[in-house]
Amino acid sequence: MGVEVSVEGLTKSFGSQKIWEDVTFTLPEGEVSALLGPSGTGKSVFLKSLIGLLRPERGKIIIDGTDILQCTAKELYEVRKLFGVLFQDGALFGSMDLYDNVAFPLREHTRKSESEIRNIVMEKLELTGLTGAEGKLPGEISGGMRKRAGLARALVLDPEIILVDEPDSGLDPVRTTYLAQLLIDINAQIDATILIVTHNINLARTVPDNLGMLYRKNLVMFGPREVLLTSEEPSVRQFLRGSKLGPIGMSEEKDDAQMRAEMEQAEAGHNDGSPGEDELRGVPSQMQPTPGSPVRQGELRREKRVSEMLDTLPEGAQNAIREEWAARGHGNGNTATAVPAGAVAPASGGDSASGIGLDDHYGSAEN
Ligand SMILES: Nc1ncnc2c1ncn2[C@@H]1O[C@H](COP(=O)(O)OP(=O)(O)OP(=O)(O)O)[C@@H](O)[C@H]1O
Repeated sequence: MGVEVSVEGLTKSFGSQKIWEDVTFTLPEGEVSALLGPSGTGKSVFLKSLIGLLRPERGKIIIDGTDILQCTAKELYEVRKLFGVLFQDGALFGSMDLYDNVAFPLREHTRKSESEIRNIVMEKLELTGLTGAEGKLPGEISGGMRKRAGLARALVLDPEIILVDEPDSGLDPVRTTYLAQLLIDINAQIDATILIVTHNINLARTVPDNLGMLYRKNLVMFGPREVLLTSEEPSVRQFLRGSKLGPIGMSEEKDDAQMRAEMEQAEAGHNDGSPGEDELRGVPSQMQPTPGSPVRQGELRREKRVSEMLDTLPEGAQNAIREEWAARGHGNGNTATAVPAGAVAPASGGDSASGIGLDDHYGSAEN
């Protein structure tokens, strides 16, 4: 089962440039969380801090009971083994074929025989739709395949925490949905704690259990996804709509004069191309595991956890949560009445039916 990751009062600067300060939140064990935020707000710096590649100057990062900012190098090495990380470009070794790339962590960190390694590598390549592509070099395949190969490699050591940096970068919307589905299915299968950093609003609205947003060097909010998705906080609304209108400017923050000028342009009829104020409002149904997958244990734990805090949430979030539970036949926190997650999932391969699959052509690993 995935482990809880708890961050307390975390502050990171590079020289005099403060990236974020006093960041506090908990990634609940085995749940899927996503972190949003305008470019440059330090989302990647945050992921790198979680795995100990960067060192915040203040605060705690407690992973499975160990504060990685205080522990010994040996303890940090052990904690790092809990992680599987999918970097934006897959971070594959260019001179190794996909098989050797995926086998690499097993050869480096375990004493498994080559035949054991082969079984694991082929299983993960199959899981990520890459069977048949094991002999290809990263330079010979598409960005989508590189991402899936990076995911296959992130999974070989059975991680308890999976960090995913911008899963949609370089992918078309259909492949982004397939990759998101893969993450949800993996969560159902291995119950890992997952944190996704993304700009993709559709993914953020439909995939995670919990959502947070970094802005102005702070964590604006973090909690059950319904809280952020029903928030009236101007920076959150602006970000969700992808609108020019609001406090977020080209380089993070804009001044009052620019905000006023843009409001006047909008009132005079200028269209910035973003959806209307009422579009992208509300909470869409959450992506479910592919039918036939195990029930997501993280979802069941979340239902219990959220039901215990429900009264403390803003009213809009409470209503959205109750509506979703009612629509799915879940009891108020009564996990015994939960329907199998797969039972409410969209039909398997629904997108494939219209022609685009995980692979460009059915049966081919190319895309
Ligand atoms: N090693 C480093 N040394 C100095 N500054 C850095 C370092 N790494 C990142 N930064 C700075 O930290 C800030 C946040 O960068 P980061 O890549 O984390 O942003 P981000 O939110 O992930 O952005 P994007 O969404 O565009 O990927 C940037 O100003 C960047 O220049």
